[in-house]
Amino acid sequence: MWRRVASVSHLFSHSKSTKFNQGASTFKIWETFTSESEIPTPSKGSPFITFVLGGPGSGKGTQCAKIVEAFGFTHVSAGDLLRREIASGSAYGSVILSTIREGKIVPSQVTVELIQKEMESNDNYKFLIDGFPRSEENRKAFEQTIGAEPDVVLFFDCPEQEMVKRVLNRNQGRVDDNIDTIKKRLEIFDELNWPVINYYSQRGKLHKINAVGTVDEIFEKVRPIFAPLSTNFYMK
Ligand SMILES: Nc1ncnc2c1ncn2[C@@H]1O[C@H](COP(=O)(O)OP(=O)(O)O)[C@@H](O)[C@H]1O
Ligand SMILES: O=c1ccn([C@@H]2O[C@H](COP(=O)(O)OP(=O)(O)O)[C@@H](O)[C@H]2O)c(=O)[nH]1
Ligand SMILES: [Mg+2]
Repeated sequence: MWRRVASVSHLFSHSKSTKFNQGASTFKIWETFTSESEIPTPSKGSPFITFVLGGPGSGKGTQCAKIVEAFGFTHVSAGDLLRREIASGSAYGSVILSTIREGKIVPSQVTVELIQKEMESNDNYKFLIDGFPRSEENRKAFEQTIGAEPDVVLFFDCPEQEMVKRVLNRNQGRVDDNIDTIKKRLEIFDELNWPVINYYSQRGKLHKINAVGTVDEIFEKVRPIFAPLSTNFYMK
């Protein structure tokens, strides 16, 4: 049913060598839960990419808005891009809609292309990729197509009961904010997202944040992770 949309890798290789040519600098980012970890130096031609992971309702979108405000990132929500694709009447809209309604994961090719277009159309070089990758297959597709790995990975760790409560109160008219879909999403999260979280943990990139508390309390745990960016003139 899914056709390859288009080959898009050539688009990004061009922009990488121009738009993201920001110079090099060295700084450290501190692991919120575990030990101090060093992030890669932003090198010539590389965007600064943060993946934002966590189950449905863990507060990814809410915290992304605060990070954007405080640190000048561009927020790229994979879910929002997919919902925009549905609303635009795209040929893939109906299949994306049924995939979201079933709580399943849209094929990587589609999501990666949408993320890539969004990054390319933005002059910023600091990106928060929210709600992606949701599976190892997503992760590998991003790395292969974009040719980059994340510099930082945030994981909002939230108990299931709290996530369900938040999603059922979200009130944004989303087709997947109902108890049946949430149950499926939580199962898929357990099965497919944990391997991604473990992968980045092993690579020393994961910043696990306890997502219980007020929005401001949680942001105070996020802030120190990005604080070095404000003092580094290359990254501001
Ligand atoms: N720390 C929090 N405490 C209580 N409710 C929250 C908190 N953070 C977010 N919310 C609310 O929970 C719902 C889900 O948050 P959202 O940011 O959309 O999560 P996600 O993007 O991870 O699904 C929203 O209605 C949001 O306002
Ligand atoms: O990379 C992604 C991101 C989202 N989705 C689909 O979009 C839904 C909503 O994702 P979103 O990130 O908006 O949900 P949240 O976790 O914020 O509640 C998911 O359940 C999936 O069906 C997907 O297939 N791939
Ligand atoms: Mg969200």
